[in-house]
Amino acid sequence: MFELDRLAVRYDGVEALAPTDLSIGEGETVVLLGPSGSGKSTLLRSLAGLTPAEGELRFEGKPVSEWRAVRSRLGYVIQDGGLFPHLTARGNVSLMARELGWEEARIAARIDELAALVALDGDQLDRFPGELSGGQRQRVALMRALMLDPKVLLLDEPLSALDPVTRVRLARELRGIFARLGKTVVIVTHSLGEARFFAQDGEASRAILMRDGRIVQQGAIGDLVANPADPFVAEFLAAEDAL
Ligand SMILES: Nc1ncnc2c1ncn2[C@@H]1O[C@H](COP(=O)(O)OP(=O)(O)OP(=O)(O)O)[C@@H](O)[C@H]1O
Repeated sequence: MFELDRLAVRYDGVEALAPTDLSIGEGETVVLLGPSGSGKSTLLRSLAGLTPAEGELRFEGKPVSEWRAVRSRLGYVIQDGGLFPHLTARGNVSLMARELGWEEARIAARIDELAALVALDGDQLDRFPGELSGGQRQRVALMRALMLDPKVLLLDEPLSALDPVTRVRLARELRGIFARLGKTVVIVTHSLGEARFFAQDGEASRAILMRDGRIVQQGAIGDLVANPADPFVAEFLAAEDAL
């Protein structure tokens, strides 16, 4: 589904993503792990075609320069939600569907379905992002990413601002959706527990551990824990497990 051929991102001399080869298959769940500043968000943004990068990036064989039609098939949740402040939650969620000419009844039905999924009510949906809590904004951002039922979901710490009960419930729902609908998912997380939950050892899931803009090790989470490639991987995974 995604093919990266020496894809690299550089900001003013800082190598945010070193030349990286990576292939992500349809229906796969990939969890990106690594310390702060290791390039996880940069890689995710690159997959969304939103970062000027060197090297090659293809989605279903198409180079990123020909992606106009691809964007609506990617659901992307950025770290702080990235909601438009001047639109209500409902306005944010429905923006793309309106642009694509969906009928109001279809939009309303889809919003009801997603609101039930993320446990937001009508009153909350009529508020502006600034009038919602961080966790509520995160759930609106998830609704927006799921609205068009995209084939691919790119999620940057989508559950980080949620209370534990909502987080577990939503994580279960999302994992069910990913599996049921065969979504391709790339998810950034700081939590090893979350990584384990989404990338349970199996053929269709993988964890990628990054450091200094490079992929240090990838594979099943169980393998990373059992056979760390170097002391950094062992230390990172142990530290993640300690809290
Ligand atoms: N727009 C930018 N301009 C300059 N440097 C940037 C920019 N975005 C990211 N960087 C740098 O690129 C590197 C990788 O950042 P990135 O956000 O990808 O890390 P991350 O692993 O997602 O971190 P975190 O877990 O803290 O979100 C960091 O050194 C960061 O400071």
